[in-house]
Amino acid sequence: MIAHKTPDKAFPVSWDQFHRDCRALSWRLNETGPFHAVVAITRGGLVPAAIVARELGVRVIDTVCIASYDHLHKSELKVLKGISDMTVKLGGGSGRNLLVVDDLVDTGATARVVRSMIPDAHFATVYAKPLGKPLVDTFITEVSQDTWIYFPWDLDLAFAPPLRDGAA
Ligand SMILES: O=P(O)(O)OC[C@H]1O[C@H](OP(=O)(O)OP(=O)(O)O)[C@H](O)[C@@H]1O
Ligand code: HPA
Ligand SMILES: [Mg+2]
Repeated sequence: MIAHKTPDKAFPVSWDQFHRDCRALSWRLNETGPFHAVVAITRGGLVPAAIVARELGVRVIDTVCIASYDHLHKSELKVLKGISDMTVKLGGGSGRNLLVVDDLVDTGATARVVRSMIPDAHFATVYAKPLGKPLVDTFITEVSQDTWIYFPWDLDLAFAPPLRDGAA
């Protein structure tokens, strides 16, 4: 397990907000494509990839399966499944006209590994933190490095105590 400072700030994202941000990302990507295929970085990239592919009319969707975080804790990065040969061929071997989608870039470690597989692919994320930002071609919202983004699929409705009872 790699030592990891617990982020100071929380940025919870609702389904509505996430859908809006994915649509905004699609608008931007529509000026960049067309793309032959979308490659989703699982698991977080699956949801934005579905929305972006729907908006851009792309029907070939592949996955690259990478795991590195166990909730807030970063561990060694593991590639569990690579990009399929058929998709790599569609991208001319280097990833040209392929669109890689992930929910966010944090340290950039995941993006770096995928870039090394298909260096000419267009890399898009919904959110970006400063350390990973240089590795992304298109993103929508930047948050500070000490912020943890909570995605709607990791959240549940819960009671929020009133401010005067000590809620932050
Ligand atoms: O820029 P990095 O520091 O590499 O972090 C970003 C990656 O971390 C998260 O995935 P995670 O490995 O937690 O797996 P998950 O998508 O299955 O939640 C997130 O979805 C990105 O893929
Ligand atoms: N939120 C959720 N998953 C993550 C984050 C984050 O801020 N950073 C790396 N994986
Ligand atoms: Mg991920």
